[in-house]
Amino acid sequence: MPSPRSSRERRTGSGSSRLEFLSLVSQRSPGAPDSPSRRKEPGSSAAAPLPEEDCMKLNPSFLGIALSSLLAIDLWASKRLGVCAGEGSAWGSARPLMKVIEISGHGVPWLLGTFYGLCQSDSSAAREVLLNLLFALLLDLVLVAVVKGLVKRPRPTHNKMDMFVTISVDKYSFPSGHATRAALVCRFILRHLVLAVPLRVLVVLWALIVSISRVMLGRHNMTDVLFGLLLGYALYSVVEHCWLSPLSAPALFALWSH
Ligand SMILES: CC(C)=CCC/C(C)=C/COP(=O)(O)O
Repeated sequence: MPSPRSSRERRTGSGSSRLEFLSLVSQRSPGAPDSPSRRKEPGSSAAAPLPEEDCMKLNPSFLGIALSSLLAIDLWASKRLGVCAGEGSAWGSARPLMKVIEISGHGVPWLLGTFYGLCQSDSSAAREVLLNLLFALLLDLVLVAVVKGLVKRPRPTHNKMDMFVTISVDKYSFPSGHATRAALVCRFILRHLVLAVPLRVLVVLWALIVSISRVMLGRHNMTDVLFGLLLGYALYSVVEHCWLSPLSAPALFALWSH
């Protein structure tokens, strides 16, 4: 089975000008005599436990405090950085440009573009790379939808929900789907497309700008974007591990051979 690395090594030598493809407690204070959960009802002899929501956490753990502080800083900083969240925001005039950047990292153009490229490809190397990119983009969509559905973190309150084509879980913000895709696609392109250094730098800049724009547009908190970048980065390793080749998935490749 040809590994992505060996495909790369085989193809870097050709000097053609065409694009070359290189084939993730409640802790109650014990013994506190006046603890609310131990207070007796008047006229009753037994202590009646209060409902959970009425119990104050008197002894939260260090980790709990650290996490709550991190989340509070995250919410505060993300709100301050949401300078393009509305037309009336500090950088409201840059909002249309931010929305163009948003579309550049959206799933629909990436899926359609990859599918189109796959249909047009005339070399087996290009087909192999594009088929794996399509697989990576679909895996990313599914993974982000599952995590968003499990975590259910609402989008920041200052976000205007005016995004181009969303699915139901996109009302949630953790993790940022644009950030996962930007990190995934960035790693994928750097690994499988032969590009001059300035273009490689542009690809990395694009991924960073897409990610930062999520906070500036008010779509996400910073932790959504940071986690998204990590997830996309790790997901690329999964894609490379499960790399589809004419040997591992002959039926799939037979579909696309002309
Ligand atoms: C409908 C399709 C194919 C993709 C949805 C793409 C999308 C809207 C992702 C949400 O991104 P953020 O989580 O960064 O806001």
